[in-house]
Amino acid sequence: MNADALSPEFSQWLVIQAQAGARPEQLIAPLLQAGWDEDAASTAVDAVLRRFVAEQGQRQGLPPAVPVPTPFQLNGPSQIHIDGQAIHVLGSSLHPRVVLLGNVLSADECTQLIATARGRLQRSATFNAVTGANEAHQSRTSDGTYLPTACTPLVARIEQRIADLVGWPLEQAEPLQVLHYGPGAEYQPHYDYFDPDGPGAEAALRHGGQRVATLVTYLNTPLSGGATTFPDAGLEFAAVQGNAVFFSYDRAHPSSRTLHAGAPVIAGEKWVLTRWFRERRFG
Ligand SMILES: O=C(O)CCC(=O)C(=O)O
Ligand SMILES: [Fe+2]
Repeated sequence: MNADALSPEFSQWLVIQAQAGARPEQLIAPLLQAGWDEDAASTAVDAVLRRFVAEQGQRQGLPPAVPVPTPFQLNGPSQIHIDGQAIHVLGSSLHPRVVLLGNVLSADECTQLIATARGRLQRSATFNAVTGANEAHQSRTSDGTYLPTACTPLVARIEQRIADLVGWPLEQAEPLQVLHYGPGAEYQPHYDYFDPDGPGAEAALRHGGQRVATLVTYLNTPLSGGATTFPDAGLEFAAVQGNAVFFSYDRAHPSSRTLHAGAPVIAGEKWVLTRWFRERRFG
């Protein structure tokens, strides 16, 4: 069913009603009265509203929306069993799309990952959208390292667990990255997608296309500070060992509201494991 199944006048009525807050059953009621069955009516209304959203986006000069992982339904199960691990769905927000998870990794797995990463740490770099280079910058004062794909049996197992959890193919992700923040270290507000207008974007996008989602898993619990914040949404998530924050962004644009930061560590240290998901196979 495409959006042209309904007359332009009725389509316009639908958009106005939806903007005024009408409920789905109110939108399909006229079609049911005209003899449509419920599935066909819902599909037709959905197509009209989606087309409207896409056209609005184009008018505002937004980049096109792309498919993203959509792993967790609203008011769905609060526990997901994957790889022998009972993972908790603790909370979520729709816009930005953020899901807080618990028990993604066991304490023992966190400790092992820190041990694997510890000897390989280097000062973290940020992607310079002007030059396309990866450079150290005061906005990101952590140390970090990429863990090569399947470099240990535990890394391979966690890669697969994350793919199953998020419902996104294993190959459509960058290698896992471990970050270490000492006292005072932070990652100032940024987007994880590559700025499509930056001259350096082309090189970054060549390998797997745009980033579409992120999973940040906390490998320890800092004594104080080190939360992950979403300043545009006024959200803050405490860094708690084994918990993870998932967020997705279907447009490489601030309208995703996925501006986020690793707030300064106030006391102690902070370790995280980051997985960035791509549109296509990475590499
Ligand atoms: O450390 C955090 O809380 C956030 C990390 C982050 O934003 C990233 O790795 O892209
Ligand atoms: Fe980030």
